[in-house]
Amino acid sequence: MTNYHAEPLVETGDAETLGDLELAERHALRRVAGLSTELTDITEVEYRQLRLERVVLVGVWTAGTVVDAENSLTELAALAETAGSQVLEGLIQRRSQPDPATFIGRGKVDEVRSVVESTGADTVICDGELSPGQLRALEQQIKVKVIDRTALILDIFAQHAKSKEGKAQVELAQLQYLLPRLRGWGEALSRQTGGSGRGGGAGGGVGLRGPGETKLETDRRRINHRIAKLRRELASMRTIRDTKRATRRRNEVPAVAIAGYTNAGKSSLLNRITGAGVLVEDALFATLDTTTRRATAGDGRVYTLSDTVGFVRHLPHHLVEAFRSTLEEVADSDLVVHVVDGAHPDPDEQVRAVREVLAEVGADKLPELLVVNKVDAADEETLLRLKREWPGALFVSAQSGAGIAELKAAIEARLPRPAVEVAVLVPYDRGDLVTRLHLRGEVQETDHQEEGTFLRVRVNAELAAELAPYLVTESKS
Ligand SMILES: Nc1nc2c(ncn2[C@@H]2O[C@H](COP(=O)(O)OP(=O)(O)OP(=O)(O)O)[C@@H](O)[C@H]2O)c(=O)[nH]1
Ligand SMILES: [Mg+2]
Repeated sequence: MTNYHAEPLVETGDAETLGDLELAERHALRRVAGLSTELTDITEVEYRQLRLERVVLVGVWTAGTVVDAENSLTELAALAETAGSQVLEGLIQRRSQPDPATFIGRGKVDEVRSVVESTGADTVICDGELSPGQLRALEQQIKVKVIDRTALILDIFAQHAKSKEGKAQVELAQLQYLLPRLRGWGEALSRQTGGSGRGGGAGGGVGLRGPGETKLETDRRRINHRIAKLRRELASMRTIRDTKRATRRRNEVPAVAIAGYTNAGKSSLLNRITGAGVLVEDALFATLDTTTRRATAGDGRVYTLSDTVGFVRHLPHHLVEAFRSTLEEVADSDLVVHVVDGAHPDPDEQVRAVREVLAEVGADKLPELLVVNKVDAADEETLLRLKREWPGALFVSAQSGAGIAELKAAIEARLPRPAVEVAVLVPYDRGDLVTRLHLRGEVQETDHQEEGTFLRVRVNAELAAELAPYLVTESKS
């Protein structure tokens, strides 16, 4: 995927904010440099031309600096490419707020339309969540398909969902997004079928529906049924998940969740630490399903490490809701390893966005280990700044392996410690028990004596009960 380095838009510099701008400047529609997809080889071009949508991106810059505005549009471009589109042009308009009727200023709609015509685009993607009315108004005036950031993210999730649960979660979010937007769609459909009369119509009321019912109402009802069905299915899948989690809890295997912004390198880190072989891609939202792998600490204790769905700014609310059960796995872990891409233009913003979602699912109370990844690709100056900003963070590279040993040690040091310390003498025919003590307990001392293996070990209550027959008094050691 292309790396975007959007050139500064204006000469006035990075610190420029909306308040300083002249009115004329403010209403200008500016082109963001470097925002078109670079296809690297000809086979890619041939392959992609078959299926790519050709898109123009449109953003409204309301607050912050020009760099913030460009980062947001650059991310939208990356999202669009991930969805399989070719980005032709990126445009930003400065406004104090989006136009309630048309998102960008009414006067600018024609300009966008001419850019669409001259580039041959077939889709416009707006950087935000637009109202159904805004989308419809823009479509009518620009004459091509108009979608918003939310629909784009939903589309990527739909393309990437693999598990049954993941697919159901995405479909639920998509239908919930669609439902209030059905009006335009329904109108389009009834136009298509040439239907002018709307049968029982909205004012029809009880008893007048049925044969005269509009297409729109049938669609709406069908979608509501489907939503109810998906909710039921997800609820039962959730029960299975909860049972699994309860088993893990009973065994008191510590759980570590890797969370972070999309493309930060979460899967790469899981692979580095556990050799898991999880898909790694320079694409947004490569991972949607949680993968849990077993990891072994230096002292032989076992814990689980889970890779999770990545976060993004303005993650659609319906998606957070739909993925709640997946995200709650994070909330139920003992430690969150929060991965940040140190080579990203704005790591601070990534951290903010991730913490926002973590708080939404109740995972903000957990111990967090901040890990800045991709130090091999990040520039020195940024790294120095981040080290000052986050003195507790670890700096690693999943790619080169730098800092990984320290990361493992830091994770292990933060695993919850088993509660009870005991001294036992385990007979040699109970080798299985000794093995389990090494996996589940924290062995402090071990000595092969005549009658069996002596161990001083920290264990959970359940293991302690099992060890009762072998307890020895400390004087024996
Ligand atoms: N230079 C560099 N690239 C890295 C490093 N770690 C990961 N990457 C690259 O970053 C991209 C994303 O890596 P992933 O591990 O898929 O990231 P992720 O956080 O799992 O992403 P999603 O699942 O899409 O949210 C891939 O192209 C990796 O090769 C690193 O330490 N250095
Ligand atoms: Mg991943």
